[in-house]
Amino acid sequence: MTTNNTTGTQLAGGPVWDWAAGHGPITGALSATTGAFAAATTGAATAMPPGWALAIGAAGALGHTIAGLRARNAGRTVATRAACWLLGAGWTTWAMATTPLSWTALGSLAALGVGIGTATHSTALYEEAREEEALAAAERQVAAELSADHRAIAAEWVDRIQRVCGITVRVLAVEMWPTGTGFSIDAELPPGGATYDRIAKDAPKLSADARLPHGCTATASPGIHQGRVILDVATVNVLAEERTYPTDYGPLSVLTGIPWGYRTNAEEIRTYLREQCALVVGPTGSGKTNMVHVILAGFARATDVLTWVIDLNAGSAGLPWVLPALSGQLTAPDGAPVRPGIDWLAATHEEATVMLDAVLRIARHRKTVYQDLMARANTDLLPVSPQIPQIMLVVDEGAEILTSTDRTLRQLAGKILEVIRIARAMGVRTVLTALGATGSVLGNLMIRREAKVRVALTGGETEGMDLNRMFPGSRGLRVDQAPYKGSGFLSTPETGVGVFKAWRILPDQIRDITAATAHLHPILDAPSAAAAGEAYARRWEADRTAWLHHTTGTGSDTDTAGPQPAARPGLNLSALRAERPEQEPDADADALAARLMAEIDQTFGTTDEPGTPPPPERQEQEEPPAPRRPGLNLSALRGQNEPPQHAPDAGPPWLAQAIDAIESAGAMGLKPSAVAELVGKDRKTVRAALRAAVKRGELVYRDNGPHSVYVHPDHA
Ligand SMILES: Nc1ncnc2c1ncn2[C@@H]1O[C@H](COP(=O)(O)OP(=O)(O)OP(=O)(O)O)[C@@H](O)[C@H]1O
Repeated sequence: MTTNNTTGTQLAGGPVWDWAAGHGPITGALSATTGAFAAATTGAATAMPPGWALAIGAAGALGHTIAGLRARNAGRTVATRAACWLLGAGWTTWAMATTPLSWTALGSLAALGVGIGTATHSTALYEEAREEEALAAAERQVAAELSADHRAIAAEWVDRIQRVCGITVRVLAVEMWPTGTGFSIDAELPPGGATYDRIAKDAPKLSADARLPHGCTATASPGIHQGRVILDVATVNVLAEERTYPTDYGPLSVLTGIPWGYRTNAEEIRTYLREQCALVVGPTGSGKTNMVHVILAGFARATDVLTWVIDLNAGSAGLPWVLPALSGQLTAPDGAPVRPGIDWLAATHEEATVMLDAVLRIARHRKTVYQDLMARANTDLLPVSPQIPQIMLVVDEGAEILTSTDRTLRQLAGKILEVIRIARAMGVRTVLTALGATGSVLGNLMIRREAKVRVALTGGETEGMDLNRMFPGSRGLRVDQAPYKGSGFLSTPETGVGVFKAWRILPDQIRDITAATAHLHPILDAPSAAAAGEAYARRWEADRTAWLHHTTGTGSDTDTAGPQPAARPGLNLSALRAERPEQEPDADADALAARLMAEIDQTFGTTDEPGTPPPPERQEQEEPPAPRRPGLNLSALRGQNEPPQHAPDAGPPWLAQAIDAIESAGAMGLKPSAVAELVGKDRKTVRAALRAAVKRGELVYRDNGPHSVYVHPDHA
């Protein structure tokens, strides 16, 4: 039985006719001659006008010419096919006009058939040769583009991949990295369904086979389509050398990624934290503190990120970002004080609790107040921007807080986990650090699920380095691939896991970055500031920053111990703390805060004009006298030059934030209602304070009826 089967497979019961298959030289000639004979006999019998056969032949010749040109057939192939049609049509026309059933007609038709068969055979051979020549030319072009060096590399790696992975690739290009630290190979995988991960999974073996130095890897990734592979081969160990944080402090965005370090090919790696949390693990001495500073540097550069830091280890992770600004050591190019590099620093359980409660209030409040905005933008993710910044909560040794059995720490842990759980869409994400990737850290589902940006700083430490647990699904990671301080493995959902190193960043550079990025920091959006309330507005006030006193160089012991080195900047606050008046329990909160604010500005402010002699009592304490002893400069928080001495009528403490916001609003200024919403006060109180600020020259009132605004003098 014969079965019509378009695939042409041979089924049981006999050979298969493939009606869809094209003609070969013999079947083509047979088809043409039998067709012409049938048309001629039928036409002659029915007295069809012979011109029709010629017209049909001409149409066939035209159709085949167009099809041949489209298929980019050679000119001679196209001409042969057209000629066959025309000859066939010419014979049919002649036979119809005379008689097809004569020996002359039949003999000439047979000769025509043989001619067509021979011509078709020769054009088929010609087309085949042309195709082979085109392939060979492409190969020659690839070879010509590969220089002698590149050809040697290509041959070596084709051979290596063959030996190690058992597949033969065809190298299309070799590109040397501009950094001179390695090269990339673009190769075609063999037919038969080989995928790039056949090579990727054998990367450590390839690295070993190529005798690459420690810290260098051969990493396979997908090419431009699934049949291609890119192999990045690092030949110089950039991880061994120390590289400082790049000095371009230009603006960044959480949406376009924040650089955290560089790969073995010296390319920077960006992390995308709009929706992801991060976990940074590093034992002591691995470079974890340095890494935290690199992370804070990136956030400081982001125009849509406010960084809130919790470090229960005396706030040390955040201090270099806060003290130089608050102690007045830094000034903007125009001489104005600068804002700290981070927006809030909590060093105690109490302050951390206040911060976390504020974050949770913000997340919940944003969910309701920004409903309309999200509906308009047709998104269920809060559109983060400089106007509505993302809050990045960085918790140093936060993973240890999460796993602590201490009752107070457990409360903090609960709040941190709640932030991770509820605040993704509302633009609050966390970066937690940990000393080790212990089971209790990674056993936490919330961390495993939300913290997909992961860093393991090894610094050569092998104890407790469970890389498989940190980077599940990855194979072949070994601590000895990244044995240097500040180096390790970094994985992001976008790039997968790979060896990396953080840039080195020292206090001087942190100060530079704080100064260079102060103008980039966003202001917390008014609804969030209102939800955070006084807890946020008063975060830098005296009672809340008292702990800074212990950290700034001169504790009480050293105060009484005699002379201090003149060059040691810091806040000599312990003595001043003793001078602080007792708080009246029922004092009005604003008045009390204002008094503390005035006190801290007066006592710790950058009140010393260069060359101004210190007050006699301080002079006594500070023999030999320090040339300049900068203190906590709260005017930095207002982003403007304050008079040297804080005037007693400098307004309520929230005024600093209000003036800051008004300055940021530029020439447009802010309406009193917007300021009231921002600082969480009623409009009457706000209006009174703003008017007083106008009288003091700190603001300008632009009267415009219902559109009246307050403008900063710089923009008036
Ligand atoms: N990216 C880096 N490049 C070069 N050296 C680094 C890098 N990071 C850290 N180091 C070196 O490692 C030392 C320890 O770094 P760091 O203080 O950041 O480690 P740590 O893990 O926080 O240690 P500890 O917890 O003991 O403070 C630094 O003094 C520095 O010499």
